[in-house]
Amino acid sequence: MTAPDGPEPVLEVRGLRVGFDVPGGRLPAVDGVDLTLRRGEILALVGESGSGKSALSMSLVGLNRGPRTHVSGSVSFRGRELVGASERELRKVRGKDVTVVFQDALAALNPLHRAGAQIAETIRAHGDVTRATAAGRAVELLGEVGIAGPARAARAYPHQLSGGMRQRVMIAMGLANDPAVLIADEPTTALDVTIQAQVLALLKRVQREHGTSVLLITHDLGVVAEVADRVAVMYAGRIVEQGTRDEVLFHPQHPYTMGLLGSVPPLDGPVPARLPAIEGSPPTGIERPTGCGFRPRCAFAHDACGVRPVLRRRHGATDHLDACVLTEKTRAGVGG
Ligand SMILES: Nc1ncnc2c1ncn2[C@@H]1O[C@H](COP(=O)(O)OP(=O)(O)OP(=O)(O)O)[C@@H](O)[C@H]1O
Repeated sequence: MTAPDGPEPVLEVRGLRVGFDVPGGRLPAVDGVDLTLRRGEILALVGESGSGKSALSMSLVGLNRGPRTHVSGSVSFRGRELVGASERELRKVRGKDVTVVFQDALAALNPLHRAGAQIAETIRAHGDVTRATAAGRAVELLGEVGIAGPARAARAYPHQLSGGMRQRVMIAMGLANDPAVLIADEPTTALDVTIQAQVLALLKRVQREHGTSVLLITHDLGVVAEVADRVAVMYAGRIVEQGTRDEVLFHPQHPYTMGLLGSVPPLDGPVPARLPAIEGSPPTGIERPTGCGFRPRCAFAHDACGVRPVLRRRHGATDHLDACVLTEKTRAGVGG
């Protein structure tokens, strides 16, 4: 468990906003996010599709820059500001200190280069090593991420590898320079259940053995339950709840988190034909509700929800924050 005064922060996000220019205005994909990733923890960022998880994670290392993308606020990696940093500075950080593993390994890997060569290139881009040393290290890394026959996998082209193998190649590449932070964006979504479990176990081992901090982006609460130390729940561009895995999963405070948990298939027993879903859908356009973004879908909506809520600590909880203006007592009165 991680207390607020636990391991030091490696990545501190403050007031982060990401807006995309779209026909008719600016879409607030990330709308003022504060988030702290501490050394050696796995922090899961969860939320429905479109809640802004990818926009947030990409903007951490300047991967979504462009004339129609507006990023403001602060992202500090061990005291170094990354928002507004030059492309040259960011390149030094990416692939070395803060690396990103994407969901779609096939799209992220270069189809024309062998897997081992791609890993070796990442090593050589950030360190003064010979080609032969980098190639040898690439094979070692493939072995470390659990590929049997790593030398053969190193010689393969991405399309010759299975989905699970490609995802491991991506993770090996992400680990090549022993990063402080690994950002994994839905790393197991495309994989079948057995391979998914193996990749999650791998992330856990990396965290334990290398002290790597992992920001794990997922919409899958089963994945969260499996590996996360802490959880941040995102809705319509904002963090609505954050805390240790057990606090968030077993004592959710925000009605959105409660709804998400209600939508999860039971761990034992038959899965119902239709899972209960949260009524309605998240806002996707440029217009956002005033005050709490979840208000239009919330069973407890109240006049008080018209003001923008801030994340605050629950009474008595050390590391559990939520952005619902209502207390448990009020909610019991309104919707209960
Ligand atoms: N380049 C872009 N231009 C315009 N709008 C975008 C762009 N990228 C993302 N968006 C919009 O920003 C919002 C947040 O998208 P984002 O991909 O970050 O959500 P997500 O939570 O990662 O969803 P998913 O789980 O489906 O990947 C969405 O409404 C999306 O349509």
